[in-house]
Amino acid sequence: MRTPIIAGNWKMFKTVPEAKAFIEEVKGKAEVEGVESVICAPFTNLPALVEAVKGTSIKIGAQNLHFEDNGAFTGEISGEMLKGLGVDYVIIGHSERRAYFAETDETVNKKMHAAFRHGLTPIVCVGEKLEEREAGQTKDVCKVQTEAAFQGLSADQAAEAVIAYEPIWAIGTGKSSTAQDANEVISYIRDLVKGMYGEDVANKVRIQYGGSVKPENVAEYMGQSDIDGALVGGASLQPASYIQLVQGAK
Ligand SMILES: O=C[C@H](O)COP(=O)(O)O
Repeated sequence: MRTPIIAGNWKMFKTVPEAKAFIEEVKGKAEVEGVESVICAPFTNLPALVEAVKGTSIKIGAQNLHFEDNGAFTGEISGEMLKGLGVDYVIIGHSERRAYFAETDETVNKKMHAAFRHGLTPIVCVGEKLEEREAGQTKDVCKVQTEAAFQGLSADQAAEAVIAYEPIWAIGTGKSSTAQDANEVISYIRDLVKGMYGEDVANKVRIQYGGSVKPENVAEYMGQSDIDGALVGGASLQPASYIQLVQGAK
């Protein structure tokens, strides 16, 4: 039985006071037994958030990490630093990082290894562009990205990872993939994991859908056989909406 996971990806939004106020509002409400609730915030918010969620079941994640543990990499943050803060999750390979910050399948894989080296759970993002979908390449793109991301990871690590299937054309556009379409791709991704690690790992790995998920449609996604949660951008920014997402995931 996989525990559903709702992760809010705040992207480049919220100052420290705003982040603290958010947690005050969602405490006790965005906490539902049997659902994991994670906030992935900008680096600057992480120490305050780790402190603010103490005594709650809400977990904190970062949105990126460097694949080295330390060194002359101006402006970068390592897994060791994140773990030292008390962060539990880290998003890796989000399509915005692939598109704007030269993230590649190779760096995604190195970051997966770095996350596990430091006891962080990766939420690794895969998904196709609109033109790839229209050319019938959705599954091919997901196969290349998924297999590259997991290269060299052990079965135990793979079972622990979270995958977020995010069709790029559905991110922040209001155009979500239908729940059935998303489930079809996600069950294909689960089959890929089965091909790499066998059935036991495939049954354990959690796979989220991401792309214009809102309180109004979260239950539909969660009702699908292979969808284990959602990675949510815009709708995770308002406390009321985030609470409804977590409560709707049950
Ligand atoms: O990481 C989250 C995704 O990019 C989805 O963003 P969105 O919910 O605003 O479409």
